[in-house]
Amino acid sequence: MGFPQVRNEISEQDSSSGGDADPLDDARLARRLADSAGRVLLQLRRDGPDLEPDALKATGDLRSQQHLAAELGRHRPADSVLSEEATDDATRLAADRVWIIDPLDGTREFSEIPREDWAVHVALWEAGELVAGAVARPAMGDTLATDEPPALRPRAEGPIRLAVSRTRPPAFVTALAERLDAELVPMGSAGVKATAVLDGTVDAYVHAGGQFEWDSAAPVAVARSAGLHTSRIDGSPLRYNQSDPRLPDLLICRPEYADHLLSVIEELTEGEVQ
Ligand SMILES: Nc1ncnc2c1ncn2[C@@H]1O[C@H](COP(=O)(O)O)[C@@H](OP(=O)(O)O)[C@H]1O
Ligand SMILES: [Mg+2]
Repeated sequence: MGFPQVRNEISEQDSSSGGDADPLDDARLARRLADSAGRVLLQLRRDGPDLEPDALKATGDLRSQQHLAAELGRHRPADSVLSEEATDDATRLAADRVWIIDPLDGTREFSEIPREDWAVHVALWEAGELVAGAVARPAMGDTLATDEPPALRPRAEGPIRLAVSRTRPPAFVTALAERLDAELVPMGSAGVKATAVLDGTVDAYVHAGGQFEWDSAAPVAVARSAGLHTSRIDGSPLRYNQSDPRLPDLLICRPEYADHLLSVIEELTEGEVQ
């Protein structure tokens, strides 16, 4: 598309052991990958503000995917990858370690300069569990990752606040808000909504109606590391590296709200949400 290529490789000082082992542990690598992909995306926004939104979305998805795939290939060549922007490789189902990545979450918001509610997700699943994760919020200038679990900040005063998709809010969340006397806070990106719970600006992120493993893996890893509740909206566990990567709903919330939210959601969704 005629943009200068940005050099954002993770430096050799960070990555090269000069020997066998890579000195970056998985969580630090996740942070650095999300950070560096975020820089690629910020540079693209600086270089291409005149691009049509669809071209900005497509180029952002592509550039970030290329960057993450190259860096994972360099640092963790033996690991599998499940990405929103790559063909699914079924060999991941027999792998012990699978990186689950969303190179650009909140793609729509990324294309709406100067919106800040978009993210890069990098998570590692190992032997049945999410073991590391990073959510970069490049336009906000930070990255939250499991190498240094973020503190759960005190909640803002006032009514319960629920983060919800600004473009695809699930119908039952409006009923949930009425029932709880809660305020809905629409924003883009699953990663931004999940980390808004950590920031204390909302109390919960509730979603239903469709999503994929890459939308929630890194946000859930980071949220768990800070002590948040994470589950499907029926309270069952979120499972990753499944043959079908659809993972259509989730609840991420401050732990003290989990039981109440789950019981009200159950009442409201009886027989409706699968
Ligand atoms: N009903 C649905 N079906 C499939 N994906 C959905 C969805 N609702 C939200 N998502 C995905 O979840 C992410 C956050 O969405 P939202 O900002 O609306 O909350 C987006 O990821 P991408 O931007 O990576 O595509 C979006 O595509
Ligand atoms: Mg996504």
